[in-house]
Amino acid sequence: MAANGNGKANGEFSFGIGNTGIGTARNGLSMIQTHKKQNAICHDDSAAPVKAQTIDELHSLQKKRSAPTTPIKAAQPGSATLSEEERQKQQLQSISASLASLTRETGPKVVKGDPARKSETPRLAHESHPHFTPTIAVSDSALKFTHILYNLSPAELYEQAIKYEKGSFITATGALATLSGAKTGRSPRDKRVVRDETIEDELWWGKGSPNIEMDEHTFMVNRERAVDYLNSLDKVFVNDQFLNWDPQNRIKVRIVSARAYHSLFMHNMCIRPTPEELEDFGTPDFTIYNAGQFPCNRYTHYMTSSTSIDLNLARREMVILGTQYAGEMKKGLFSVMHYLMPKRQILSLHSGCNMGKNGDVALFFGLSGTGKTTLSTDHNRFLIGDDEHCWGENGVSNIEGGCYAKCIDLSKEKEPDIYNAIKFGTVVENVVFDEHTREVDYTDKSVTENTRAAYPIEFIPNAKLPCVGPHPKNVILLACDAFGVLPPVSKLNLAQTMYHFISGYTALVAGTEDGIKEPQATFSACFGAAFIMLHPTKYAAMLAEKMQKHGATGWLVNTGWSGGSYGYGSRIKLPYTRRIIDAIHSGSLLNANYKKTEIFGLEIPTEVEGVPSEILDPVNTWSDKKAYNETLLKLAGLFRNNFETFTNYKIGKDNKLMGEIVAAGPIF
Ligand SMILES: Nc1ncnc2c1ncn2[C@@H]1O[C@H](COP(=O)(O)OP(=O)(O)OP(=O)(O)O)[C@@H](O)[C@H]1O
Ligand SMILES: O=C([O-])CC(=O)C(=O)O
Ligand SMILES: [Ca+2]
Ligand SMILES: [Mn+2]
Repeated sequence: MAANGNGKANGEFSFGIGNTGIGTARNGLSMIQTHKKQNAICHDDSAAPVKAQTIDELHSLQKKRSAPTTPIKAAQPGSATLSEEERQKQQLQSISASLASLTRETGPKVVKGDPARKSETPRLAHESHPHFTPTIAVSDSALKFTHILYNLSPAELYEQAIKYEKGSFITATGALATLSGAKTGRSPRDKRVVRDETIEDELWWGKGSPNIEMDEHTFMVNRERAVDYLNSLDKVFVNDQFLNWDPQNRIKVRIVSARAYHSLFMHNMCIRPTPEELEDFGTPDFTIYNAGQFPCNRYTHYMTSSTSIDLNLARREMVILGTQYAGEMKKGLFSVMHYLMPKRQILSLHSGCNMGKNGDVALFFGLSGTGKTTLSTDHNRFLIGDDEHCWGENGVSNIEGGCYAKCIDLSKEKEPDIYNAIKFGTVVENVVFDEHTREVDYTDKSVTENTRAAYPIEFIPNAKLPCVGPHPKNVILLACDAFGVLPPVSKLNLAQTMYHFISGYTALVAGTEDGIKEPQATFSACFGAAFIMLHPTKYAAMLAEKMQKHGATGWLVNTGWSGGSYGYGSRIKLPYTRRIIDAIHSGSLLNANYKKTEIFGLEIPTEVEGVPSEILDPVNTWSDKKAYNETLLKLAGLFRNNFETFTNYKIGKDNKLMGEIVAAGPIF
């Protein structure tokens, strides 16, 4: 291949060095001689001459031929290995099938590469895709090509974003700053799940459930809308990646999206295949069609807004319309895992996870903003993952390949590892930065309070790769209690752990879920009701069984208010919470002295190293004891009301455990 027109491969071409002053042009004509005097003023030619004769040639020197999809294994003649051409063809056929309309016969005509690169403009449909029978196009859309930008690298995605997506900028530390558009959090009320005979009895429906039904036909209407939208574009991004670091339970996912931002986000958040793994990728197990810029049609049945996030488990597909918030893809796939994994006796968890030097693993459960990412990212421990895990026969595995940290009020001093992870390759969403220096102001909430950074897990220096670990020793339930009445830490017995796991209490403080701006008490079963697919007691039963079998200890940690409710007291200082977590990890807290609280019956330690003892019992921090008691009773009442719906369910074989769990709640 004569990339630079001199018959040699890139990078090898050079002019002769011993310059005689007489050059020979490539076409053989002698060049005009420009005799240079020794002491001429012009020093322009003091540097080595550029190894190109034209601007185009110069530019062609800049990039070496290689793509993330370049085969590593050379095809052996006569062997079973596919030729590069054959493999690329299969890959395009697979993507073409993903994007196909299910009602029309023509199109899409997918072709690899950036439409801006002229050399890759396709000639004729049947030429580049022999599997398409040339037909007379019946619609204009059938005449056009859709270019596929397949598993681009972060650098390529930066360029795409900056060139074509308004609101994309490079920050002072090299991160890609983007805006997620009108939605700056998830839209749980716009999630729909196809209800068909096969899954009808398996899934959790009705009160408290995140699964709002839709029918197959409506799903297909939205799917067609998304696919048509994507095919109407000049180019779409396709990511083929994995979920779950447990090799035996790895899921292949394909994400088709219209924005470089979405592609880079998923590049960071899912597990990145090696070039060899990509070669053998084949057909994905699950596909997302993200047409987030385009709304759903409100005349469509089941649609109550312009946003719709539709899950079809039978088809193994998800469609996103009307929201560009990238977290929908991440959490949509998490929902899928909450369906697929329990079928294999693997528990899926909305938790962070880290491991000490001695192999002691801790899980950090908690709703959004309670500290999973902040506390699992611990300089003294190995990070397995910050948000989504599986607990199976052999231990724990991270589902994802990246972390998604809150950025509001982020500081280098308090959260150095997260702060330093915001560099080239990281996507920062909805942050505000200085127009000139591009320094991010992490305190600025002008766009949203739910500012976020998505980075590959290896950006954390002590990430545990591969992201798997042994069975957990500690199960830490995080709650950000805006009422300020839960103790900073309590030790839980198994029934209490289950009670608080099923309750899933916190007080949301930021707008991760679109619409919530003020703090309010929230109960979300399994600390992730928005993502679970089966009834909460199914997950709870698995957790109880695993904790019992592996002797894990449960803890309740309040990362929220102390000294009064929101507005009066203040949030517990992060360094104190970190000391508490340290004491859990080290085992020292297990052997501390405890006393039992009233109403909630929680065991609270009298001392924790590095933490003022008086804050350990919240009653001490309230100046108004009457207000404390009233608030405590109010919260207990909320817990009791919330738990009513669960009391009629069995956990495990008989009603015994559920009886114990109910008794482990507040008594008043
Ligand atoms: N005492 C504390 N403990 C933990 N986090 C605290 C504390 N005080 C303040 N914070 C802040 O609370 C936020 C916790 O957010 P974090 O990203 O860890 O949430 P998360 O549980 O991972 O939620 P999500 O599931 O939405 O990602 C961080 O911004 C952190 O700086
Ligand atoms: O999904 C999101 O947008 C952020 C997150 O981790 C959560 O809400 O649990
Ligand atoms: Ca997080
Ligand atoms: Mn989360």
